[in-house]
Amino acid sequence: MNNSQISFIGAGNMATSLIHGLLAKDVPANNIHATDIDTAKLAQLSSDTGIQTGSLADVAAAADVVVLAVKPQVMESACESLKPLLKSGSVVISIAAGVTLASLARWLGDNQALVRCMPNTPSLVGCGATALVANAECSEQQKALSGQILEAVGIACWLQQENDIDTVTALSGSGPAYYFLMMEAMEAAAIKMGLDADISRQLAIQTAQGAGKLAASSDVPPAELRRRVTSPGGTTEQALLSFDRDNFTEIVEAAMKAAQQRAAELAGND
Ligand SMILES: NC(=O)C1=CN([C@@H]2O[C@H](COP(=O)(O)OP(=O)(O)OC[C@H]3O[C@@H](n4cnc5c(N)ncnc54)[C@H](O)[C@@H]3O)[C@@H](O)[C@H]2O)C=CC1
Ligand SMILES: O=C(O)[C@@H]1CCC=N1
Repeated sequence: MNNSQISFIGAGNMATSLIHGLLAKDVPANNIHATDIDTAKLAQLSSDTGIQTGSLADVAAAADVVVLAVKPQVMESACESLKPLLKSGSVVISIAAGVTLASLARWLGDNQALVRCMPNTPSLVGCGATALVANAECSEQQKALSGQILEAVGIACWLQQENDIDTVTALSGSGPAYYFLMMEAMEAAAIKMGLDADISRQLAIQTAQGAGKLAASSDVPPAELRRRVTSPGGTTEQALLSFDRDNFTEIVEAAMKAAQQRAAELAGND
């Protein structure tokens, strides 16, 4: 991976998370390129990171791997501009929600090696969660390289079926926002109950981090870790009974189905 040139088309939130994550894993800044129609954003990224920035033609010409990191709604026009500039033998990785391999092949050419993936913003701190799927044009070497790039910033799982990526989008792609919402709600409730605002935020965030680390490092499932917090007749039990009365599980399922449905709608808009 460290000998490959990686170019990002679109330098927004998700691309920036991936770029910082790659730099933290010692991918040389000289091997990372980015372009964006927002030149101020691009200049800021260049000064923050030292990566190479330039026009679409500059970054496409350099690339062994092109990461398409624009919004789904502008993907078609970005691909049309990119197509004549792609270096032979390059692989294109799309991170866009709801943009299918079939649409990408229609816009970039049937012979183009393509990977579709769904990363998430914790890639910024090396804790990303990504699922990937490749088309038949993608060689084993190109698949391995794509996997290495995403593994550098977290975990990466290959999917058997492309359709599953909409579920992944609802789970881990959008998922960080659900945990942030939980932190916000816990912080707000503690403040309402009279706790100092700074202390409320610190404790809410540290608790989320602690629960995540414990779940990731434990050989028992989250349900068992939950049981270990819940003393019979104690405080947690009352909180969990309250969640249950308010249909917490169903609320989460409905929210994830709404995200999955939106991913499918975006695919329909291709
Ligand atoms: N934000 C997230 O948590 C995640 C986002 N994604 C996907 O990543 C993609 C980007 O999302 P964000 O980074 O959140 O959006 P963003 O809006 O922060 O970034 C998109 C960037 O693309 C630029 N852009 C627009 N048209 C362009 C063009 N023709 N050429 C070059 N640059 C262009 C915009 O100026 C902007 O900086 C989306 O397709 C989204 O589905 C995937 C996983 C997680
Ligand atoms: O909200 C979105 O559409 C993107 C895809 C997953 C996370 N952010």
